[in-house]
Amino acid sequence: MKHEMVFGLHAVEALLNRAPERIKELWLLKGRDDERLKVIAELAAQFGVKAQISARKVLDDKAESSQHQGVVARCVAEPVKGEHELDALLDGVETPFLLVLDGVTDPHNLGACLRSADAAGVQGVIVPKDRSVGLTGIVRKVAVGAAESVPLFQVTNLARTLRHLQERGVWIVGAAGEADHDLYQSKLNGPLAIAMGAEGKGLRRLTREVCDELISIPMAGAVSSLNVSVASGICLFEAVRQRQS
Ligand SMILES: C[S@@+](CC[C@H](N)C(=O)[O-])C[C@H]1O[C@@H](n2cnc3c(N)ncnc32)[C@H](O)[C@@H]1O
Repeated sequence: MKHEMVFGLHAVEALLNRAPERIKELWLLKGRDDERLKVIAELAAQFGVKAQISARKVLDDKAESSQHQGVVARCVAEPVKGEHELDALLDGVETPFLLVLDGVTDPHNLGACLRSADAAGVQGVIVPKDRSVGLTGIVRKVAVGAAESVPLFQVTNLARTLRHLQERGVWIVGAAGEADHDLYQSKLNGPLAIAMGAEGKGLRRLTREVCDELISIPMAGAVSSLNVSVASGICLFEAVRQRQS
């Protein structure tokens, strides 16, 4: 059975609340008098998860990072979700609202995108299996629990998945700085997938070609592009605004 490390206060708390049975070992930092750690210790006790109170070095080693905020859990890895699980999700939602990340490789960016996706009410995030970061400990930490609440679908062929979404009535909007059409002119209130490009290269040619529409976020200053997680947040919340009105 594959295991993975989850660390950070929000990420471990979310895991305890959603799937405590996945946690096999839990380490809490010795000597840290912190309300949030107490909440985690209480939740762990409630679910019968035994916490080990350990020195910082132990937690640093377990997490392979010092960014654990005093809590690290070793848990059973969830099976990777792919095309089948995405179809099952689509069967169960009335108006799909999805985020597509075409090759985001920085774990901080994926974590921040998941966080925004959760806040916007996105039902799933789709990434290509290759050339993308997966759900690492840092991703989960940065996502502050959203990696536990928003399903991530890792697909073999992104363009094919997008075409499949179109067949199921989903409108694909690609975000690209050079598009002439701007975000605020776009109609985002139906079944929707917003596709964002990778940090360096943006949307790949094939992905761009499949999109029903390309939109840009108007830029007033000297820089030519936004960070992908910032751009995702802007696009998602414009869609939220339109979907509510
Ligand atoms: C850091 S940018 C990539 C910049 C890259 N050089 C390019 O040509 O797209 C990462 C992604 O964020 C989104 N993005 C960033 N700024 C944007 C803007 N002004 N309008 C639309 N999308 C933007 C796009 O999806 C882009 O692919």
